[in-house]
Amino acid sequence: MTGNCLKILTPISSSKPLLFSLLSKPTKTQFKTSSSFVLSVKMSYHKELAAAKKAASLAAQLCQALNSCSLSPSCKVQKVLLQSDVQSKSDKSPVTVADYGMLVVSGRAACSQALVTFVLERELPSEPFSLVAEEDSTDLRNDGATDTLERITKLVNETITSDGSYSVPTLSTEDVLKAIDSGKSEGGSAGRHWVLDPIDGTKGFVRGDQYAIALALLDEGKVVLGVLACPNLPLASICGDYDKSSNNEVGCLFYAEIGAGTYMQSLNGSSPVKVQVTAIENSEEASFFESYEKAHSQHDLSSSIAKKLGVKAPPVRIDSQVKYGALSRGDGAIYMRFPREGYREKIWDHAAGCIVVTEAGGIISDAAGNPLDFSKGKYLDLNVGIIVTNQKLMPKLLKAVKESLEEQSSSL
Ligand SMILES: Nc1ncnc2c1ncn2[C@@H]1O[C@H](COP(=O)(O)O)[C@@H](O)[C@H]1OP(=O)(O)O
Ligand SMILES: [Mg+2]
Repeated sequence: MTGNCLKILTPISSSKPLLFSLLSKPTKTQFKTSSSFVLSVKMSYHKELAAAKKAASLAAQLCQALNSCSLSPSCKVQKVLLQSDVQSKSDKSPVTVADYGMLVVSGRAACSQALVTFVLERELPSEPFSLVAEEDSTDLRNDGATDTLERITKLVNETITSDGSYSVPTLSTEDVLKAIDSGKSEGGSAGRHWVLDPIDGTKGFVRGDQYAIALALLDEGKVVLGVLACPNLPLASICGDYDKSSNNEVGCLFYAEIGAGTYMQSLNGSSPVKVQVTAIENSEEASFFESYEKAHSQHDLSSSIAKKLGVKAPPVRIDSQVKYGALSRGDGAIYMRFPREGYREKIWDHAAGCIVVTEAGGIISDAAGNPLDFSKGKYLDLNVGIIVTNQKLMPKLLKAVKESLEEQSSSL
C-alpha cells in the first residue's frame, strides 16, 4: 500500500484515522475509498511470530538442560522429590509433598517464564508488553529459595549467552524475579496480551514424558498466533506404526499465525513443513487423544463417547498441549478433555494449542459446540469440556458427547 492510498482510505464503521486502525486492528480490516471501493487489509504478525518462535525454542533448550542438571544442592534429594508422587494443592495444580519439592517444580517453570519474557522484550522493544502467565516469583522470594534462585539465574544467563544474539550484561537475581513477575497481566478483550504456559504438563515433564512450552498472542481477545515447543515429541507420528518408524528424532516446534496455516519444524531447526489435521471421515477409523492423568479428564466419559463413535483404537494418553500439536499434523483424529466439576480451565493451557489446531483445519469447541472465548481474562468459561477434531467428524462427535453427557447425568 502506498502513502497516497493511506490518505484516501477510511476504515468502515470507524471514525479513527486509518493509520491508527492499521496499527491497532487485528487480522482482516475492511476499508473503503472515497468512491466506496472496498479493500481488505490483512494484518500480519510475522515479527511477533518470529519472536515467539525464538522465545519458545530457547525455553525448550533451557527445559532440556533443566532435565539434566540440578536446581538443588543435592541431586539425590531432588531426584527423590521429583520421583515422589506429585500431590495436589487446593487448586489441584501439581506440587510435590514438601515445600522444597514445590520450589523445584515451580522454579523450573519460572526459569522458562523468565527466559521467554527476556526474549520477547528484547525482540519487540517498541511494543507495549503484557503477559498472562502461569508462574509468579512468590516462592522464589522466600529466604529458603536463595540457592534455587541463584541456580535459575545462572541457567537463564547461560542460555542467553549460548544463543549469542544478545549482548547484555549478566542478569541479576532481581532481574530474573522481575522478568517472572511480568506475567501478572489479567488479559482481556482490549489490546494485545502474550499468553504463556512456561512448562505445560508439569507431571509429564517430571515423569520425563511429554510437556510443552506454550506461547500465544491475543489481539483484541482473539488468538492471532501460537507456538508450541514440544521437546519430547517425536518428529514421526506417535500413532499407528511409530514404533516401527526409522525416524526416532524428538523435539518439535509447531507454530501458526492467523490465516497463514500451521507449520512444524524440528527444534533443531529443520525446514518447516505445513501440517494438516487428518481428513478421516469415518469415526470408526479415528483414534483419540486424552490426558495421561486421570485426575485431569474423565476417561470413562471419553471412553463412552468413543464407543458411540465406533472408535476401535485404544485412547492415546499424553500430557499437555502436545496433544494439539500431534492432532494438527494428523497423528490422531480427536482430542477430548473433560475435567471434573469445579475445575476452571486457564487460557494459557489452550491458547497456543487452539490456533495450532484450527490453522491446520481443525475445529475446537466446548462440549456444547461453543467456540472457546479467550477474551474474558485468565479463565475460559466453558460448558463442561473441550473437544477437538476435523470439520467432517465434529457433528458426529458433538452428538456422541451430548448423548453420553445425558446418560451420565441421568445415572447420577
Ligand atoms: N484437576 C485438573 N483437571 C484438569 N486439568 C488440570 C487439573 N490439574 C491441573 N490441570 C492442568 O492440566 C494441564 C495438563 O493437561 P493434560 O491433562 O492435558 O496433560 C496442565 O496445564 C495442568 O495444570 P498445570 O500446568 O498447572 O500443571
Ligand atoms: Mg498448563
